[in-house]
Amino acid sequence: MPFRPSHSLLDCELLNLASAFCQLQLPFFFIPLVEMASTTLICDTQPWKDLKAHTEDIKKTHLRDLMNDKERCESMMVEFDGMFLDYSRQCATLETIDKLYKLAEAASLKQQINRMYSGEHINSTENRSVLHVALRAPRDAVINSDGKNVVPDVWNVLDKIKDFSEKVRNGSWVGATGKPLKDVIAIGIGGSFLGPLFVHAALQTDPEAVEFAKGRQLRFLANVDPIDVARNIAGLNPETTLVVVVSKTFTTAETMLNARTLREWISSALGPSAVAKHMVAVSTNLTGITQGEINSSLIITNHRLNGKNFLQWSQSVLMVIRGRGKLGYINGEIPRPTMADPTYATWELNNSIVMAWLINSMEGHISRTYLFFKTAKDMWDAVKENYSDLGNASQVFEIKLKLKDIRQGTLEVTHYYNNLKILWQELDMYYEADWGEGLEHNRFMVHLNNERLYEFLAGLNRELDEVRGRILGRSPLPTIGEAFAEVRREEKRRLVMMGDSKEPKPMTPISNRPTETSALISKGPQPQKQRAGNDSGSTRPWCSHCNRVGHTKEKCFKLHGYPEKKQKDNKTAMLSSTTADDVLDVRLTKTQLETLHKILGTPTTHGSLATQGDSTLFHTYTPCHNKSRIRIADGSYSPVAGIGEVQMTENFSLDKVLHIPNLS
Ligand SMILES: O=P(O)(O)OC[C@H]1O[C@H](O)[C@H](O)[C@@H](O)[C@@H]1O
Repeated sequence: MPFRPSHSLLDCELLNLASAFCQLQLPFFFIPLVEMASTTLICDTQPWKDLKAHTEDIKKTHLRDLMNDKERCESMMVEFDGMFLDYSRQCATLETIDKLYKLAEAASLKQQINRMYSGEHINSTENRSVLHVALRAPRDAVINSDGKNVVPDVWNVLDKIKDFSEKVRNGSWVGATGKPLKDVIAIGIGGSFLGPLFVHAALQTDPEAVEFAKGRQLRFLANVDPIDVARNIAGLNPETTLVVVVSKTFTTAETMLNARTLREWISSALGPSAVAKHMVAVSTNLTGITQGEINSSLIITNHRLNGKNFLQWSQSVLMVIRGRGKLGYINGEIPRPTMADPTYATWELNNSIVMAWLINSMEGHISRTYLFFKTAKDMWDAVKENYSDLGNASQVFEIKLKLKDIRQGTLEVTHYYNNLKILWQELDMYYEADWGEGLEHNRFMVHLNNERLYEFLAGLNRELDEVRGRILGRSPLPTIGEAFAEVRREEKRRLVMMGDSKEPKPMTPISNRPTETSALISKGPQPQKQRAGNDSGSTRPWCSHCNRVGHTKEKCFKLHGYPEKKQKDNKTAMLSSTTADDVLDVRLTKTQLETLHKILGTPTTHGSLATQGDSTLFHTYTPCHNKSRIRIADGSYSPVAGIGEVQMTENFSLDKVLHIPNLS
């Protein structure tokens, strides 16, 4: 049996090329393979031309006749290290082989192979060496790349792979629910698909491998085809499945997309944290893996479709899909080309990306139903049909409720207006009525503007009454934008003129707004505007003698003396904060007191304004000196232990609240 160790494998490679050359008529097959030292293309060399002419001759001889040539057949069989290779059943003669050698010489193939073995950077696109041989080298071999022996690194990774594989096989590596991983899906394309596939094919008849593989399935996912995905996961349980993503670069679009799709399959069934237990990556791009390339860009919205929020969801996903120039895949403007069409692959890829976007923006129980659609348009149409009319009324109702409650409160006008605008925009998504382009449409828009204008004006604070009146007095009413600008100007003017200041605070629903109650227990000189009764609608009396609110000059204790008599059964509780030189009278109705007690969470009997003996209720607290006391309804005095601020809710606090431990 002829044995040509130095050429045997080269023979096969060359023969494959020759075979393609003859049968498939690919005249330029060699061009990208070998670049000549000179600028001469391989197809311009004499050996190429000879080989090309020779292929015409070979075609005239039937393989049956070639097989009758004993010498030829024996020459085309080789054995090496237990492997037997018979390539005699190819459309080639010994002359073909000779011509192929000549071509190889012309292409400096041997030198190129030597360059590869010596670790030169023959991969010019990635500027790196190509050392697959190092993967098969024994532990003690030395193969240098850029002056470094790469064999120990290779074995380090091989050991890790072995260690992990054994853990999976012996069941010590379990899935998120504690079950051993039984089945494997390998994701990868090109070399990252064929490599594992060939190993799998080679081991399929190995008895030991067969034994280990019993009860397990290995599937390969390479294409970006939803049918392929469906076929891959059909019958597999995510709880017992391991997904291996194989990609040298970890950037290949098809692989990344398939990886994300299966990531979603796992996380929607078992939760996002399960991914770490059910997915592993084999790659040279450690950064790509650790930066979570799989996780990121397929999530396009935080508004996940939950079955009741179609309009919100559809607005947000459409916005992104439109922004990325892929709306045509949803509305059918970019239809599916035939498979023969050169644009088919691009269409297929984009269609799958859009489908993945949609799937990833749905809650798990919903996305599961749509996983097997073939086109993004079909998927979109089905979702729309199922969910577009569900839940709108309740969503609209919720927004209306919020609109009803919203007031300026402690907010600046701009902040308050923006809060309103967000709600209006949300509401707009639910207005599906088509008002056309003409008069009807204009009328509707004016009506809508006016409604919103009233809403805006109604929630403004009273200090903006004047500008509010001015705006309402106009006919026709201004647009909401104009009105906002005017109110904003007025607010600014007031800030400048009156030194008014406002800290921007979050939206204040009416239920959280400060009420009159807080004014009733505030202490200290009151601004003039309160006296005029035009702040917060206050109509409380004002004393021109002591310059305080809460009583008139006729009832001023400072002027007429303090009452001695106890009023045990008085329906109105009277609180007086008294210091040595200062008295403040504040009247509260019983209902107001009870309301305040409720807010403060303190006993409601005749009660203390603040807590009895518990100063921890206060957000800020200053102890009062001994002489501070208040006068209560029965005419007696109770000492004030302290004064401070009580935080009632997140948005509302009571300032200058008195702490009266012995008020009951
Ligand atoms: O392993 P990857 O970086 O994911 O690349 C996978 C494949 O991508 C493309 O299809 C290239 O043409 C192939 O040569 C490569 O094998």
